[in-house]
Amino acid sequence: MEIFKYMETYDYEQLVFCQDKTSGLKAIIAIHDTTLGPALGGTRMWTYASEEDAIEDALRLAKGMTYKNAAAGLNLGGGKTVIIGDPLKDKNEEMFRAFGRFIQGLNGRYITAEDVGTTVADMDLIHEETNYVTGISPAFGSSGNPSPVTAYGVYRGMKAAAMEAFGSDSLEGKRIAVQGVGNVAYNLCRHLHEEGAKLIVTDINKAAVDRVVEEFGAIAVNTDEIYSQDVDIFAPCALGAIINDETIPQLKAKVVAGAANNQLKETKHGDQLHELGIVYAPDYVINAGGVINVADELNGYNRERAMKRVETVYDNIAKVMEISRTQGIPTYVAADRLAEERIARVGKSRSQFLQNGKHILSGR
Ligand SMILES: NC(=O)c1ccc[n+]([C@@H]2O[C@H](COP(=O)([O-])OP(=O)(O)OC[C@H]3O[C@@H](n4cnc5c(N)ncnc54)[C@H](O)[C@@H]3O)[C@@H](O)[C@H]2O)c1
Ligand SMILES: CC(C)C[C@H](N)C(=O)O
Repeated sequence: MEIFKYMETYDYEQLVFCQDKTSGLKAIIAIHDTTLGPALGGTRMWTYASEEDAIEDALRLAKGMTYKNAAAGLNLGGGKTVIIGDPLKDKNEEMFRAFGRFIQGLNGRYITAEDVGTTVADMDLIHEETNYVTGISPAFGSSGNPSPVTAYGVYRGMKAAAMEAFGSDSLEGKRIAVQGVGNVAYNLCRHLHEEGAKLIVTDINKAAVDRVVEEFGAIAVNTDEIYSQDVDIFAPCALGAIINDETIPQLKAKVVAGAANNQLKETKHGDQLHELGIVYAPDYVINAGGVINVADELNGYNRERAMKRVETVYDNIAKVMEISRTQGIPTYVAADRLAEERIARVGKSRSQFLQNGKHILSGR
């Protein structure tokens, strides 16, 4: 991988490699764009097949955060961290504290939070060393685990997508296939069950499947059977790149709307969904609830204010659908335009608001 060439092509600002021998920390912080403000994005801990895979994941996820934060109307740029390691075996206190010191060294250019493989307890350890971390324990006046809020945003966004596809945003009686029933999707299933949707679920973790079967009457299927279910909505809530050449021909759903980041393997797959008349709720617009919630901490967390803002996920999905419909473009293109236009518009005047060369949030 030619790193500088890649960074130049997609306009990345900074890539930071962090190593600490004592704790075994190997982390990569990717900062994509800070036009709108400091880069906010979670920390993923994962066992990558190669260092190149880890770098690529950090870069792709960081760019996603730039677009997510911009489209959500936040005054924040995009960044992400990956820690190379097994979240079940390789974590220790020193690791997250060492990582916290690396974040502190960036002096507010990057603020972290949870992502796949990291928890509130990990964020609390990072907080021992730096203030540039969100999603820490409510005991610190913070917002805690973002997953239930992400789930609520996905639920609201799914309703907006249903409105586009079915002419009504009611999910009562709708058949919904959910791929991965972890932290976000468990809570999503709860909202869907409460509204009277029929759930078909899969996960590689049997205990996670059993929980939603028992609590919400979901029907369990094998992992490779989830795409071809006879459903109204397919909700990807596990991995990225699952809308691809193999899965698209299997889909019977009229809507794709779920929490997973980077759902489209390539942009051509977004074009194909559009051509097939499948309504795709762009991932970074529909799953913005968590970042909207943790971002509120930067102003002193207020749950009511944060949840009010999470409600806008419905409006943002509806806006994307309208742009797609009126301009005849795929929804992922419409979402990118929304985000890019805001970055260009706000970016032009933003220098007026800098205080002593620093964004106001970096003084937190
Ligand atoms: N947690 C958040 O607030 C948040 C916010 C925005 C986006 N997301 C994205 O949403 C997705 C889910 O996040 P999460 O926090 O619920 O993660 P999680 O790890 O709690 O849940 C993911 C689930 O997917 C399952 N899974 C993994 N591979 C699978 C496969 N091949 N088939 C079926 N199931 C599989 C896992 O066993 C797990 O239960 C991720 O892509 C994440 O990046 C999460
Ligand atoms: C800031 C976090 C809540 C980020 C979250 N993991 C996301 O992908 O949006």
